[in-house]
Amino acid sequence: MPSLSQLPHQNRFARLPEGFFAWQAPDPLPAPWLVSANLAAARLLGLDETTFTGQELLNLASGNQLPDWCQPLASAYAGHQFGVFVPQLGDGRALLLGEVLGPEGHWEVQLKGAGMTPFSRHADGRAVLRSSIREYLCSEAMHGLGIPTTRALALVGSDLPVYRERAEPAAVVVRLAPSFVRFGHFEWFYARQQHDLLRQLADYVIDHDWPDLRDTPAPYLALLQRVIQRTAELMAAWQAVGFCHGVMNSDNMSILGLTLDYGPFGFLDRYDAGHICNHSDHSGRYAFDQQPGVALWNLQILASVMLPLLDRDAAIAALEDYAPQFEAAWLQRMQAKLGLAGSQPVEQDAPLIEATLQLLQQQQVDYTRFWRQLSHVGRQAGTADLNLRALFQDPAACDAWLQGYRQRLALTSGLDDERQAAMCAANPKYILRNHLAEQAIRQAEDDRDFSEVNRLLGLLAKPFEEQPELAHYAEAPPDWAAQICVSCSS
Ligand SMILES: Nc1ncnc2c1ncn2[C@@H]1O[C@H](COP(=O)(O)OP(=O)(O)OP(=O)(O)O)[C@@H](O)[C@H]1O
Repeated sequence: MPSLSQLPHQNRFARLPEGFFAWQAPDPLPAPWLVSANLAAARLLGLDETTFTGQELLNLASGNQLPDWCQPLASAYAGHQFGVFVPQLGDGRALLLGEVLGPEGHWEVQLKGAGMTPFSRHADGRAVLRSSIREYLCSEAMHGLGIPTTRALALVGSDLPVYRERAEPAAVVVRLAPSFVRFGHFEWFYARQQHDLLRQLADYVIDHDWPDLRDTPAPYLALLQRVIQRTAELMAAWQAVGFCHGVMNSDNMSILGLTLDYGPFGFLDRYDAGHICNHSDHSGRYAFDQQPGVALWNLQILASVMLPLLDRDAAIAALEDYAPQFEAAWLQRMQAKLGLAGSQPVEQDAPLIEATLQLLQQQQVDYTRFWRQLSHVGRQAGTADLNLRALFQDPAACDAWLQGYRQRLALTSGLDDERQAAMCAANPKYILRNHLAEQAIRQAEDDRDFSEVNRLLGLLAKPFEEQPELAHYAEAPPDWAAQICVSCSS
């Protein structure tokens, strides 16, 4: 087994021409402490419990001593932020260290919070402990939920003060992804009219991540179509699980369709289609129910900046495929949540799905708990009904809905046990609710006690399993005010 300092690598992004990035060494965190090391992610790199330990990890994560395979750089990108084009963004606090060849694929390794870069503008290049804990936990929670995401390898902190509204401890998250290319990387070259570099970027994504597209008649169109498909699938996954990203600027849209940049995100507690998790989003541009539409808006930007490589009409036709792709993927996920997967054409269940969401909204029902409780309900009324009713303001509304649901179930074949098991695999018991993250942050900040971070990491890796000893983590927040995140600014 190789150690962290000897990992096989192939730093392909670093071989791209000048204009793609700036070389930049990390500004080391002084006297770093390890908050958490994630063995599940380390295995992706070919490490195990004997090689993923101790000082080497701390040295890499804090930027104090990088292995020889690292060639740290900050990449250049632009982006539309809240609908406004910003020509220069770039990695202002993230550094790409290199690309490791793991046993089952390549992984780019990034530090987030490693100090200033040429793209930092007027900011400090740092991340604070509280927002880093949120990113670390949520990326692994999303992976546990089966939702495409960047991964988190490790989290380190330091007493170095970082000034936000108050002085806070600094931190660095070590992130992994097959690629960190964003829509904004394409916008960067288009805005500078560097169409040859735009083409090189598209070639890079194809060769690096989707070489099968090379054999298609129009590889750049196929690339756009692939991004559209992956984005539609990602939005379906977010909407089905109740995840609100909060800052869907085009620079936060991953070309691979990964969830990227965990800032003011939030999972829905009670169901509210219009929920806004980002306090600076005054117009609700990134509200929960706006996400699929905003993703299309961002895809339109991407298609427009790829036009030097594309036939215009073909690009428009590709964009027209987004809505049906999203709709089909979302209905399929919702049908599975209802325990009706594959039992009739998915469109026929659309009215039931819509009616269910309307009821949840009207009754202010906890979204995650509703689906999990429903997973225990049988074809005949039973004790599981009582737990479901308890989630409603008006239990009679639950009874009426259950009656209709059971009529629909009667049209399906199969045993209750099998359906319930399939529903428990579609409806998580555990999500990273804001109040859980808050608790872990408080212990880490106040006492330098990271046990709660690590407990949540383990819990959220298996969100569909019962884990009875931790069942209280599935409870709704003590009061609905917990929906308001006090730790989500960066
Ligand atoms: N503290 C900071 N120092 C320097 N640059 C920053 C800082 N915070 C944000 N930026 C930069 O501002 C822009 C928008 O920030 P945004 O919050 O979307 O990204 P981020 O959280 O820093 O990182 P990422 O998108 O890589 O997860 C990016 O160019 C980012 O690098």
